[in-house]
Parts: sequence; structure tokens; C-alpha cells
Amino acid sequence: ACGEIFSSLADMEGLVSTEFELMKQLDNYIQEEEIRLKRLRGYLEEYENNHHEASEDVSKYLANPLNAYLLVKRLTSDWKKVEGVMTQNAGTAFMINITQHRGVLYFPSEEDLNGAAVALMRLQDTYKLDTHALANGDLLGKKYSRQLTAGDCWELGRQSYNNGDHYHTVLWMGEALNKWDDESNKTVTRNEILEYLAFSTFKQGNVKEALQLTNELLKIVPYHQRAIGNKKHYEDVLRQLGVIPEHGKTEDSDVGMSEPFNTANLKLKKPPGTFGISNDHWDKYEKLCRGEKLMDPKIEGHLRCRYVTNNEPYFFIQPLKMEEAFLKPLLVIYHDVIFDEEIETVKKLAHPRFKRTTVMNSATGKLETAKYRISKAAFLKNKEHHHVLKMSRRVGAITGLDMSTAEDLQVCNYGIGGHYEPHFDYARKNETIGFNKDSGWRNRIATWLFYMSDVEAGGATVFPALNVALWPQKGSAAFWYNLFPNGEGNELTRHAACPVLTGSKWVANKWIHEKNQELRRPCGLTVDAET
Ligand SMILES: O=C(O)CCC(=O)C(=O)O
Ligand SMILES: [Fe+2]
Repeated sequence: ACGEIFSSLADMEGLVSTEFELMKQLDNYIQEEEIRLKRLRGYLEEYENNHHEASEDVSKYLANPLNAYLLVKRLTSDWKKVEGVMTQNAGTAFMINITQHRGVLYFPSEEDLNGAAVALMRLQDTYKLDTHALANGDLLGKKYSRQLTAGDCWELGRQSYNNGDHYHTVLWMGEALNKWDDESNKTVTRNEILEYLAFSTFKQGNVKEALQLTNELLKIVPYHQRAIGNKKHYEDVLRQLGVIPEHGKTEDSDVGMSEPFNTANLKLKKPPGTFGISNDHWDKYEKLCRGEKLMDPKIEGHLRCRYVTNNEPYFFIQPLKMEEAFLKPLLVIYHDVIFDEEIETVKKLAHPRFKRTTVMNSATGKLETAKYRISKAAFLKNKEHHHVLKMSRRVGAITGLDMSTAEDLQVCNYGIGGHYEPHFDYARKNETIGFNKDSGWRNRIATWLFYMSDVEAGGATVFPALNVALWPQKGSAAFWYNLFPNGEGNELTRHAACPVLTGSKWVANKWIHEKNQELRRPCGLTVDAET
């Protein structure tokens, strides 16, 4: 599966409707409240008039029995009416309205918020986006969005903190702190920022700076119990490290920050990539995602583009445009092999079927929960639409492989930050589930991957062991063999979908199995046939 279903661009569009509905309800509520307040103001004015008259000459006023009566009335039954209007809680009614909409509208959960924050951190790491630039809406030199406020940065820091990610907590709380000074409309307090920042700075191994930040915090909240405790602890650590003397304090201990907080002055450790992948592999994965060229020019020099027909009459009229991306294992791109109309149909068919689920991570063989992957998948059978059937037949015609053991078309949509970590498409030796083992189809011999959208930035398919990055182009498709001709899995085919930085990415997979291919793995394509 191309990732788990967490939330996606399509869901995000639903959120815009949700926001519109909330705005409408809030507007109605404000209007109603304005009417209510106007009524209250009317009462007040009446009270003022009467009171004015009474206070001019109290005894003269009360000498009139009508006045005496009216005063009592104003403070009893009249006031009751006022109280009634004052405590009339129109808000409750609107909250009920909104609650009723919850069944119909998509409301993101706390977990969604966390997922969105994690996706942003992932983009930051993969594409080496500078925190300050990102907070100013600058994505790789292009100005994309509005700026983040100190409160926004604080929230990102808080999400990171809750995930135990002190690295990103420091980056985002640091940004929050620097933004805070210049903001007139503050939505977070300085001490709230300092509290997280100090602790995570300590957790990242910067004890002295953590102490300075804690001292800053204690300047604002002198009796902050946790800060007092932390300060003691940081001083103990610094004494053990010999930074401050054994007994007593140095001027260091009570000093706050001497200059604006700058994360560049700290030593920070980025959290490791993912399990099962060496640091070197992860590093290459990220480099390829960023578009760095890693391929040896000698290998690249052997790659060709050509027109192919596969001896299929269909392609005599319009030969296929094939581009080699790697030779051993064979990895090719075909251009213009899916038409816009087909793409629209497939997207439409897939749309209502996207749902949240768990899938197996083929790199680990484990079932994973839907957390942290902003992508979604749906399966389409050949018989569902003539376009789906035609696409499958076309893959058969182009690859020369038997499509009766090909899986249903898997359609994937990646939203911002959507990705698929490095994995193999074939079942590895100890894997027992997920590959139609019982059907006798055996392993996934080859992968066909239709690209159904361009991606504005990010979203490449990368093969770290081959130094190859494929950039999605609407209408093209990638094809590769996962297995050696003897059926053994080729580890060099490990690949990943890089996070989408801007835009949205649509792909559709066709996985082809070993069964029935015995005489078919076509010679024209098996550069490694002799191996
Ligand atoms: O979306 C991509 O670029 C790759 C998808 C993939 O590897 C998969 O679905 O197995
Ligand atoms: Fe894959």
C-alpha cells in the first residue's frame, strides 16, 4: 500500500467546508448577541434616566408614591427581566447547532493536528527548510503562505514536545521566542515558551543554555516550582561537568540570556530517520528527494531514451516513448501512457473509497496504525470501468507480462507531507501475509506505477541503492522488476515516495505476480536475463 490513510488533500477540502459552516454559525451567534446586547443597553438607558431623576433630589423623588413604587419595581420584576436577558445563553444553542453538524462535516481530531505538525517537521527535515524561513511562509525561496505567529510556532513546538521530539521543540520554541518580542497581539506568554524551550534545550544536551533560559523564566515567574527544581538540577549537572565550581554559585547561575536566543549556537541532534534503514541509506533517500544528483556519470552515460513497439501492432502506429532510468535492475519510464480522461475517471472512482485504515509496512512486515502518513489509497477492479480494464491491458501490452495475476489497481493520493518510507514491493523471505500467497500467484515480480498528476514540489519516487529519483509527470509511468529472473528478491529495488512539499500527488499501482510469467518475462526488457 502506498501509505496509510490519515488525512489527505481531499479531506482537507472538506475542512474548508467545515470552516465555512463554523463561520456562518459564529456570524449568526454574533448577530443574535448584538440584538441581545442592544436590548440590554435599552434597559440600561432607562435605568440611567430614572436614576438620574432620583439622584437629583432623593427625598423629593421618593415623596412621590409612584416613584417609590417604580423604584421597587425596577429593582424587582424589571431587574429579573434584565437578569433573564443577561443570562440568556445564546452560545449554548449555537454549540448545539455545531455539534449537530459534526456528523456531517469532517472535524479534525487532536491526532490530526499532531499528524499535520509531524508532516511539517518531515518536510522541514527532508527539504532542509530553515525554521525561520518556513515560519515566514518561505518554501525554498518561494513565498507561499502567510507568516506564522509566535503562537503558531509555539503550537508546533508543543506538538513536537508531546511526541518526545526535543530537537524540533527547540527549533520551534526558539522561533516562537524570537517572534514573541515583535508581536503586539500575543496569543502565548513568554513564560509558556520558555518552559518548553528550557527543558528541551537541556534534553538536547545544552545544559548551560537551559539554565539561562530557566533563569529568564524565573525572572517572570519567580515561584515557578518546576523551574526552581530544574534550575537546581541543571546547576548540579554543570557542577559535575566542572562548568561551575563545586560549592556556591558563580555569576553564571542567575544570569539569563545575554543575547537573542539563537538555535545556531546550540548543538542539536536531529532524530534518526526510521527503523530498518541505515543512516547512509536514509541520508541518500533525503538527498535524492531534494534533487541532488548522486548517480555516477559513467552509469548515467549508458542510459538511453527510445521509441519501442514490442512488436505490438497497436504501438506501430504510435510507438511508446521509453526512458531508461537504470539498467540493472531494469527501471524505465514510459511517457504518455495514460490519458487525462482516464485519470479523471480513476480519481473519481477512487474518491469515495478512501478511508482510514491500517496497512502492512512491507519494509518491516508490521501492521502500522494510520498515524503520521498523509496519504490514502483505494483499490479498483478491472471490471469497474472500461478505462480501468484498458489501463491494465495496456500494461500487459507494454511489459509483455500476463496480467491475470496482476493485483487490482491501487490508487494513492498524497497530500502535503504525504510520503511512503523506503520499502520493498516484493515479499521478503520471512513475510507471510499480504502477497496473495494462498492464490498461488507467488511474489510480486514487477511494479507498474502510473503518475496521475504533476507535483509542484517534492514527491519524487527515489531508489536510494540506485541513486535514482523519478519525478512525477502526469501521464507517464514507471516500471521495474522487483525479482531476479530466478525469483529471488532484488534488494536494490528498495524505494520510497518523498514527502509532497507543495501541491498534491496521485499515483496508481499495478503489481504483477510471478505466476504465468514463466515464458513471458520479455527478452527485450530483461537486461539482466542472463544473471
Ligand atoms: O508513490 C510513489 O512514488 C511510490 C509508491 C510506492 O512505492 C508504492 O505504492 O509501493
Ligand atoms: Fe513501492
